[in-house]
Amino acid sequence: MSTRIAFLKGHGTENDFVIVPDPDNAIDLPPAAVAALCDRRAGIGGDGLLHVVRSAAHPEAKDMAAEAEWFMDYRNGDGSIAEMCGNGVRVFARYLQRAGYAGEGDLAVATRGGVKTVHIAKEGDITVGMGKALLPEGDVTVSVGERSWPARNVNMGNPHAVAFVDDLAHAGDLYSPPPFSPVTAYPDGVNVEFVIDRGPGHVALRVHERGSGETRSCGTGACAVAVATARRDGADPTVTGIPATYTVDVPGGTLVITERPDGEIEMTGPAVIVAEGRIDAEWLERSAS
Ligand SMILES: N[C@@H](CCC[C@H](N)C(=O)O)C(=O)O
Repeated sequence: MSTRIAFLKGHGTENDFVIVPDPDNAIDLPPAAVAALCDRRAGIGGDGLLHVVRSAAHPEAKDMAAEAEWFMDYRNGDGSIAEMCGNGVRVFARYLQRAGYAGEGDLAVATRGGVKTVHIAKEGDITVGMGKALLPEGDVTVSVGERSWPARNVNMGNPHAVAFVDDLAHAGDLYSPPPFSPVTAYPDGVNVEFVIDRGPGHVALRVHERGSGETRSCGTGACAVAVATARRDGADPTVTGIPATYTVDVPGGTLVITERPDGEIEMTGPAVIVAEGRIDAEWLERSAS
């Protein structure tokens, strides 16, 4: 009988994750193992993987251990590392709640993008404080086929290029990353959001995620879109003192984003655990070699 590794599967607005609880950071998860687990045909399947580790046990998080007991070691579906995942951190919190590691109320979670505060309700949606957006200056252009659009550069811990389009279908099949220029704009790659208006304070997006391809939702992307839309609409809560709230429809559901006068961005949306099981450790080792 080979060794088994526990996993769960969860999603937030259909941005789905393999969850690997590993409090002591004892499981080796090289990029090839993560990609094998996230493979939708030969593995479990997911846009990304949430490695659940105690901050004190992870070299990238031990400095945050005094503030946050748990570290979200997030990986993209291709095995690459990203700084932050907005849907992931809600699902991460839902797992901690289910496992009895967290109760209702506020929970600090360490991420590569810093410590985030997640508010866990008994059931229903979860709200997370995503921190402040950075809006680096500089013109960026995103293209798909013959069409191109100016894009707003928004950093939510991870990089985003937000393009307002007339029709979400203009984003095409999104099988490959949309080219951007200048090519030096995003040395580490970028998540690209295509956005249309649906009404006052209401937009819809499609997204191509760095390291995952087109996904049904991106939480950091929805926050980037809310901020880019606010600035396009002439709203800046940090100047006016008036909070700006946007409803952001994604292919997998709806997220509600508020930018507050202090620049803090709050995101509210669902977080669901759908399954749990065991991974064959020998298969995983073979997949990674
Ligand atoms: N789906 C995530 C974002 C995950 C990271 C992203 N692909 C990147 O490489 O920056 C979200 O919900 O924010």
